[in-house]
Amino acid sequence: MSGDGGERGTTARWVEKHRPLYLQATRHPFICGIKDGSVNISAFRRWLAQDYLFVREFIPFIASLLLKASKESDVDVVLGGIAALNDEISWFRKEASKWGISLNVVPQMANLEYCRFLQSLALPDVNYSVAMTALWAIETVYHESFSFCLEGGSKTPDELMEACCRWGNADFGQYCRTLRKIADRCLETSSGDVVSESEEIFICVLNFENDFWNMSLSEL
Ligand SMILES: Cc1ncc(CN)c(N)n1
Repeated sequence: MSGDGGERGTTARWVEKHRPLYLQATRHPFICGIKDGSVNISAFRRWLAQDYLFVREFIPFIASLLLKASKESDVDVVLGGIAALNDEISWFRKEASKWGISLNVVPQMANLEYCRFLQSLALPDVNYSVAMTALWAIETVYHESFSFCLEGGSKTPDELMEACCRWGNADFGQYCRTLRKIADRCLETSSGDVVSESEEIFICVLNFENDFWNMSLSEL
């Protein structure tokens, strides 16, 4: 898996240490259902509308990272992430109209709680290493999940391929590896308290992502 490949930084050690949670988030039944073609399309529709709301909350979080980034190269990477989100929002609107889905939906509890978590991470006093760890983890779970649906032998339905390619493609994988390198570099020089807090945040992200997939599978 690309999430733990390459040189062994702190984040790779955490992926190893929390492997069951990591797999729960990246090999969720919702994703496995897309990969083997058994996914219930109403679950996909629910996910699409809810994820649009999530992505809208994700923008201020990334913007907060832009304010905290001091290295020019980090600023460029985060700016690239913001530009990609602009594209992502347009994609959700286009996809929703293709499927005849209203994006004017009520956020479900798992989504609300995840968005609240994002808002708390966007506060000015949240350490850059902690917030960068969160960004890496959030994006990596999507890349690991959707790239799994593109692997050889997958029976991913044609109409879901666009969604899988959006986060499963090689460029997005490269973006995730760049985020991982930044997070690892920051963590190397962080205090023990900040490293512990970042690990907690990584675990929180894995749990929130799992809850988000569960929400997509649940009828209400
Ligand atoms: C819940 C969730 N997690 C991550 C991503 C990827 N930006 C997303 N769109 N939605």
